Amino acid sequence: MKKVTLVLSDGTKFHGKSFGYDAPVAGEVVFNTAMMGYPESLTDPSYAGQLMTLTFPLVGNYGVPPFTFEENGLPTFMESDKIYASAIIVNDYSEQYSHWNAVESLADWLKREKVPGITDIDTRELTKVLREHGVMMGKILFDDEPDNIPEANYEGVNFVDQVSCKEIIRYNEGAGKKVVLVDCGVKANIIRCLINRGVEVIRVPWNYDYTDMDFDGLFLANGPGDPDMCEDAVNIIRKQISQSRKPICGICMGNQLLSKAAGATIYKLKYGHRSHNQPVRMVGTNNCYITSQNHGYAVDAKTLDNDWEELFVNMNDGSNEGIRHKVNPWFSSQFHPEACSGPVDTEFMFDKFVETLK
Ligand SMILES: NC(=O)CC[C@H](N)C(=O)O
Repeated sequence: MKKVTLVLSDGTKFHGKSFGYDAPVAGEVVFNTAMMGYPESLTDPSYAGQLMTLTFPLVGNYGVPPFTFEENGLPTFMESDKIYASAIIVNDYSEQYSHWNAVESLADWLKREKVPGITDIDTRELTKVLREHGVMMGKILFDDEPDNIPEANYEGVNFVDQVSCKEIIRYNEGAGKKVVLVDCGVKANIIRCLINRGVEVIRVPWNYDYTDMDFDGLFLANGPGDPDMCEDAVNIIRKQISQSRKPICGICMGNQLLSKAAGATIYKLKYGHRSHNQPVRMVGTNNCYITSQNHGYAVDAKTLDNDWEELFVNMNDGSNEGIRHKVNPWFSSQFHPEACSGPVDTEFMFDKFVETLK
């Protein structure tokens, strides 16, 4: 294992070893406090451009599931067709793995997909640094090579355009109600959750104008990077809500884009929410849900237009976790009701959306 150094933009250094693909890389360093789920997180397109730090110390001990695909083209066990995170940073990589569904080690997968992975990093200390300072850009450098990789940008990059599908893809054709799914970097389990509820899904590129298409409801998916880069998508949502009352539901980036269309502004959280145990309260009730999350930006709910209101709020920091329109069937969550990985307590969001289609 080659020796590496993780250098943060404030100069802080962490020394470790490479266990994935041996190449230097730069990106935004974020932390995820979930205890498992690295195959799903690595293939979540919302991690594009980021070096994903895991606080749970032992990583790799259950290996990696096979990259098989269902008849409808969706991956059976992963959230997309490849690794989207720029790198993974762990404390104690387990070289031995054991699981009924594992076909290879995490190291072999990373090498095959040319994604760096580093171990022997004190990821809890690294997380404390990020919590104090806020997320930072960083580089993984090889100790025996000069630093000759360019600085990376995160804010100001349209990652959604890089990861969205380029043409329309249909699932469950002829099933009944038709849902247009705006693909900002959609996780496969959002599509599974929709087709399992018997609807047809028409997946369109993030900036596709669907407003004149024949459909029954609109679903706005998750996606990487700064929502302020997606003005085109916001303008199309504005056009849609000005001409029709058809149901709309959004998740994560979808919550942010719907909120922007509803007049709200977005800000960057100090260190984001990335875990399986984010407590979220439904506004106006005492119902609290434990949710799966992966986001770095948040909606400033105070800036929503008057005909919209907050639907969920985060119990840790009070930030917005979802919105709804006061009259029309338009609502969204900042958390991930499709989980994958994480708790499935909020899958009712899909039930609610499909009910409103009928
Ligand atoms: N998972 C997502 O959709 C994330 C949305 C957005 N990229 C953020 O970080 O806030």
